[in-house]
Amino acid sequence: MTTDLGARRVLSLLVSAFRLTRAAAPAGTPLYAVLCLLAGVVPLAAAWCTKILLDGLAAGGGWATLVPWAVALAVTGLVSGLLPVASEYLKQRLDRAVAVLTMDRLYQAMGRLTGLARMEDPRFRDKLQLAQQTGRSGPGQLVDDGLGAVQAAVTTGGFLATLLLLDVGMAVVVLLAAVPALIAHLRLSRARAEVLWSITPAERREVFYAELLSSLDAAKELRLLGLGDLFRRRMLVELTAAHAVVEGQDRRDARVRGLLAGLTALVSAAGLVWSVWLAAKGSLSIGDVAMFVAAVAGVQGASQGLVHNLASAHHSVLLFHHYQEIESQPPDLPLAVAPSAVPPLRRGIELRDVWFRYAEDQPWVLCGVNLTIPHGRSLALVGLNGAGKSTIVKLLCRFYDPCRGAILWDGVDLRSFAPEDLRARVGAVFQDYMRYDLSAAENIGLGDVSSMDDRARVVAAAQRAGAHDVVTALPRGYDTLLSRMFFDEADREDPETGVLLSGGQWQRLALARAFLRDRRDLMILDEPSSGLDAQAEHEVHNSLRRHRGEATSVLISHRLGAVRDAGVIAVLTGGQVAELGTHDELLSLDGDYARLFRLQASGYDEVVTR
Ligand SMILES: Nc1ncnc2c1ncn2[C@@H]1O[C@H](COP(=O)(O)OP(=O)(O)OP(=O)(O)O)[C@@H](O)[C@H]1O
Repeated sequence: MTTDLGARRVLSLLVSAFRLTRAAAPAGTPLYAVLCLLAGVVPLAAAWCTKILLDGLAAGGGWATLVPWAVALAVTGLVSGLLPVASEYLKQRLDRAVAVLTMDRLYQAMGRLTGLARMEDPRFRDKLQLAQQTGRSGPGQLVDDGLGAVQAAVTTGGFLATLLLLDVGMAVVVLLAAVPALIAHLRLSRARAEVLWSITPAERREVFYAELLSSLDAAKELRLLGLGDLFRRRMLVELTAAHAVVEGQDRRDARVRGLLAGLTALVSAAGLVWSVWLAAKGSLSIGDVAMFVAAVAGVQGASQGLVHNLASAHHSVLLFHHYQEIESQPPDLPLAVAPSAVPPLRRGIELRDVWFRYAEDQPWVLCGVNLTIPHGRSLALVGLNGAGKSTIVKLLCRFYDPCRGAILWDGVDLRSFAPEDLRARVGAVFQDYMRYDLSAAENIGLGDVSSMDDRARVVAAAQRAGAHDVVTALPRGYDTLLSRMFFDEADREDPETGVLLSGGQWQRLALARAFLRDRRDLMILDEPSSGLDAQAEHEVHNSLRRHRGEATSVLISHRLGAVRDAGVIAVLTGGQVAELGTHDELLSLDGDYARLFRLQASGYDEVVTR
């Protein structure tokens, strides 16, 4: 990550932020810009009114000539009082509109990621996190900073032009007081931005340890292994390391700012004495002196505002840059220009010489897999941990494309389909299935959103997965919230609001979710019964056997007893299909499958015969 984007990129980001804000609030954005410009002009108008009024008074001007200027001064006072209120209100509205649009665009962009590879890239995840954090307010903040800088520039430019009209020397004095301070502050803000970037890794690690210490998932291990002290110490090391770097920058800031404040006060005082001397000589009027005092204060205030806006814009630009990168990213899988419709599966799915690895610097997981999943039959994938079984499942869902070779759906390469069309024909239970903090019915209904409200289908799916009894025993049956999160204050005190399920009970719900989708052409079950008790596992596999008659399915299980009825069993070893056949064929082959099956069976035999 860098703090240097180049002037062109910064400019294009500023323009994009303005466009985005304009799109979010077509009327509010120009109105806000006008208010900002007005806020830049008002101090100038007030100073001019004061000068004319004082000069008029000094010259003994009459009531009729002075009153309009007094009224004008009063109006500038009123406007400068009301402007911040109106601007703030408008700004808040603008921010809300921008937040809705940016979040919508960000998550639409995320929706265009149809694969998994980019989601797994740590650099992408870093950017995504920053984009999520700043997407809501980033563009609005950038526009605000830009307009603030314009406002400050208008005030400064106006005062300088006025002084030039009155006395060139005074204009030079005011410039002398402001410019070095402006340059120094800009340098300081740049240095601060660099310091803040340099400590982000430490801050991330600190947040990681802090989250670990308060994580429910980690709580058991942390307590049992006594890791709390270790992680707390590590968190504090990161925190103090980041603080030490910031402290150094704070000291540099304080030194330079102190010096500049002294210098500015000195130049202003000298200028004031000089202008009073000129007024005493008669070269300047009282109004000119008042204008000078207002100009010094105005330019100093505006240049400080300018520094603040530029520093903040610098920071906002960097963050908006990440948002833009995520928002404008291309799809992560090559998409067919004219995707073919996915026909109902008739013959089967063929993996033809499929090679795959997760990244170029990682080892091959699949090295030329040839395998057919015939239509209407079940294929079981068997192999040791890390053999590549789940990887095949992910390729079948087209979360990745093979590096070499192809996967064919009735002879058509999966790459010629739109991923969402393909997935509409697939149902799956993944090894790392989701547990949604939603009701039991919704946890099942998500399997087929169009049937989510069809309670009869939801119940039937739950019955097939052995989840019906679990759900009906819950305080509110299918409408019980499966979470300890509360959604509103009324829920907080209600002990029946949320319920936590056991691992196996959650797995039954995940299965039910997949069963709701069983009208699909391919059903994938990756370790669907790993967390189930023996009784439930037996029932689930009976149910699977009964229902898979006409369905094409892929089943992964380490419990070989559960796969023995599969139409065909493939044993994966060394990234290839080492053995293929029915249970009986593989037993008579006497290879790895037979060895593993006997090993598992002997475990049970020993217990039974003991
Ligand atoms: N997202 C990933 N990025 C990089 N490597 C991965 C990723 N997922 C899996 N792998 C690697 O690919 C190999 C195969 O993993 P896979 O999950 O397919 O094995 P598996 O046969 O399903 O194992 P298990 O029986 O333990 O579930 C492993 O070496 C694993 O480390």
